Amino acid sequence: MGWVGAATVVATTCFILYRHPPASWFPEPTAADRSRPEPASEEKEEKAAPRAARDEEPAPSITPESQPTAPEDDPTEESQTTPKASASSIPALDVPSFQLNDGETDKKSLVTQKAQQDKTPQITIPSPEPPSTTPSAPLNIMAKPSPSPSTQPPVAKDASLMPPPPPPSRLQPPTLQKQSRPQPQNSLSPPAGRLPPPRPSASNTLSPPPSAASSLRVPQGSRPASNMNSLSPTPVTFKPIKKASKRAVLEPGFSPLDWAALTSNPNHKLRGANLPPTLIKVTPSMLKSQNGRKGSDAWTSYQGKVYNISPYLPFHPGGKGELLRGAGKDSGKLFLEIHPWVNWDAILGECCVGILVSEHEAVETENQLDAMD
Ligand code: HEM
Repeated sequence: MGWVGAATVVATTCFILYRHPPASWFPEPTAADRSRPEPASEEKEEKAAPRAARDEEPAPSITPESQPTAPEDDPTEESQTTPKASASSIPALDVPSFQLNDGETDKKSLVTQKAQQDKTPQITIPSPEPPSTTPSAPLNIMAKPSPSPSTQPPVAKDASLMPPPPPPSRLQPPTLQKQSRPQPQNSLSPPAGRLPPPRPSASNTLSPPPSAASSLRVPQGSRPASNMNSLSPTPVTFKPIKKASKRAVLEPGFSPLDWAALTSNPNHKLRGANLPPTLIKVTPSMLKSQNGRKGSDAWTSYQGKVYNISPYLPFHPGGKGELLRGAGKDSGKLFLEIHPWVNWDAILGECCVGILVSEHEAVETENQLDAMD
């Protein structure tokens, strides 16, 4: 039993000492210890902590890592040192990804964490970085091309870089154009001289309601002629009316074919009664007397020849009255004004009476005939 009692006493003392160790057993918990355990903890953390843990760590920032590391290294007094080590280690993890991505932009973190960055080349951080850089690289690329309108976040990140400004310049102009629209309206004179001319076109292209108006305007460009046509129809209607009015209705048996059949027979004496078979000389006085009045035949002259138009009066498509307008005088002017395409001689060849001569010529011929007798 003595052995048992001694064992229990030893056990209890050991347990008590384990539970409540004397302060003398931990003589150096001061700054020296603090500095020493930090690098050890950092190295352990870097080696032990996987990439996933790194990705998770940056968000919680410094405090969360210090707590888990502290119990592992030293459960008691090192809790104060651990937060510092964890704080330094966390940015170290974030830094490598930022360095490869933006390089210049993350100089802040580089300055604060130079020591940790020196460690990064040893670690295989560059390999994890490429995936992280891929998202950041497109950001830079997008900032350079800039034509994409949704580059505002990258532009803000790359504000230090020059390429971003050009895109905002393009993006801003539309906003300025929109602003410029109200401006010229408000202040018509000064801005309208410069901006309005080029920009209204772009604004028109963008604005849907103007497009509808433009759609209506385009036909208008072609419709002025239609408007002109709207005025023209009246004259168009006049022409057929004139033709209808001028055109005479011929009685049965007085068609052009009937006239052709009549002229084909020489026995009809279309030149007139009491006339020699040969052509005669017609003086203007004689022509004037043959005007179709008082039972006389109507004569008319055309290109120096005299024709008896009396037989043709019922066959004239323009009517008797129109044809009689040239009776007893020259009809050349009226004939050519109305229907110059008509072949006069082909229609009235058999109606030719003689040739038109002057009064003196007729007198001289008579004197010559008298002298011969
Ligand atoms: C005083 C002289 C004459 C006058 C004022 C006159 C007037 C007219 C008029 C108004 C018409 C209707 C035109 C139309 O429908 O578009 C007409 C048609 C016609 N006249 Fe005369 N005319 C004259 C002499 C003559 C003579 C001498 C001949 C025969 C040689 C002639 C043969 C015709 C013919 C064939 C037509 C029908 C033309 C067609 O249908 O296209 N006219 N004339």
